[in-house]
Amino acid sequence: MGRLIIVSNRVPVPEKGGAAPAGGLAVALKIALEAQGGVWMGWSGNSSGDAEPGPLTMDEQGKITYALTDLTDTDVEEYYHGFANRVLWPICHYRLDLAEYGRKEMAGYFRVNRFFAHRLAPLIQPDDIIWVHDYHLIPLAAELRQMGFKNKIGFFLHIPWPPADVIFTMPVHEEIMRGLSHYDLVGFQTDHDLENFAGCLRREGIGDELGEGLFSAHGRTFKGGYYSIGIETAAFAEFATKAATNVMVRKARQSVEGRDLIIGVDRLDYSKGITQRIDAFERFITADAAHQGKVTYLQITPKSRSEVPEYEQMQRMVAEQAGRVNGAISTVDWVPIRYINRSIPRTVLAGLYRLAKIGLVTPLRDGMNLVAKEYVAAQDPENPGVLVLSRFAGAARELYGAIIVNPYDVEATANAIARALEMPLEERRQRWQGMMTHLLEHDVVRWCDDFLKDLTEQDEAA
Ligand SMILES: O=P(O)(O)OC[C@H]1O[C@H](O[C@H]2O[C@H](CO)[C@@H](O)[C@H](O)[C@H]2O)[C@H](O)[C@@H](O)[C@@H]1O
Ligand SMILES: O=c1ccn([C@@H]2O[C@H](COP(=O)(O)OP(=O)(O)O)[C@@H](O)[C@H]2O)c(=O)[nH]1
Repeated sequence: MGRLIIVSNRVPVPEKGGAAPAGGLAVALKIALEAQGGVWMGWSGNSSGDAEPGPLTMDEQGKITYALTDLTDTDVEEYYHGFANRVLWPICHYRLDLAEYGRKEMAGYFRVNRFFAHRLAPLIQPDDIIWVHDYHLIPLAAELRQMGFKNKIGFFLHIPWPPADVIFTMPVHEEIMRGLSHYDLVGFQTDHDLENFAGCLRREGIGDELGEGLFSAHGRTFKGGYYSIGIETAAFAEFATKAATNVMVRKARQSVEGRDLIIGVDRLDYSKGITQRIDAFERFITADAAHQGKVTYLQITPKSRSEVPEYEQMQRMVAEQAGRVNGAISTVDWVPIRYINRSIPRTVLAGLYRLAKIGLVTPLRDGMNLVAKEYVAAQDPENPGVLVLSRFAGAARELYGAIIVNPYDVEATANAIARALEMPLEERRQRWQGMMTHLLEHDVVRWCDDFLKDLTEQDEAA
């Protein structure tokens, strides 16, 4: 097998000096790249202003070459903020009301994908395997095919794929569907996403499901499957044990002494259901005076995509809501909601998850939600906390030991919080054990191996 080439919008280049990479995905892909040797290409996160971006910045670390490109201001605006985050993201998260379709942004998205293909082309050798990640880069394979590349190219979508009635609201849905058919393997997070994709092919006669995971569309045969992304479970459990001595974790423990801690960790994104969750917490805390002064809810919410108006608005909404609830319920010695609006390192998060009796993960829609998996991995096996999980997170297709809730039903979520706090130790242990066994077996390395095995074994693709 040739080298592996990963392409993604963001590239977690490890810091020089061997610091741990940012997350499970980076860990797994780094392992795969090191095994085969390879390249990880993507956007540097920087803009070249109005000027044409300079050549790729190459950073060789052992057997891996990180290849980064800048984008112009216009590219960032149209491709990333515009089409990726104001059309594809809301539509794939079922928020048709938030989709802002514009021809300029759509053209920018396809232009930047062509630009990525041209930048990548000189790095590709004939037997390299190419693995493209996420909604930013759907048209990349079509561009590479047009340039004559015959390499195996796989695609993994990290976010949900909704049903035809939702996808077809996007004016360029045909181009997007056509783009996907140029891959040899298209991977989704869950069986539901895959079913929805098959439904989209059938609906307008775009393509057919041939059986055994094969699809045909636009004159090509390709494979489709679901590969639920995992975390580096064993390592994460160890971070959580070690984090007990971390200063931030120690301070948190001391400050919640005698109270139950509930934790929520999400990028500031409308898909994460943060305002509904605060409503549910408020309902829970005001429903029974006995809980007041006894429970602390820690919500960690780093800013995300702040240049996009919907995110900027969300930022104000959440801050105001947390402030209103605290203003109404706090006492001189108790603040119910602690709202942190910046990022906390994962190794510290691991320790905070372990302190919390409840992990509250209630997105309105989420491709997977790694926080849910991290919360479980971080628990003390002797005294594990309870995961309250939205049925609309991909993780709910695997984590059956969670209390599953409908995040739109504020009262039901409030009741689930109460139930979780009262859950007997034996039931908590039983639920946790089932989930932990699953997560150890289905970790991120297995996810990566499963996808690459299906991509490289696939001989039927045309
Ligand atoms: O790169 P950003 O625009 O700052 O956004 C961060 C990432 O968000 C999305 O994450 C998704 O992937 C996770 C791992 O598979 C999954 O658990 C989660 O449900 C998804 O929302 C996005 O898909 C990434 O491309 C972004 O980098
Ligand atoms: O302050 C924070 C908040 C989140 N995360 C990490 O960001 C990832 C979030 O992934 P998830 O799949 O839950 O959602 P996404 O943000 O990718 O939609 C998880 O690994 C978190 O541990 C982090 O490192 N620091």
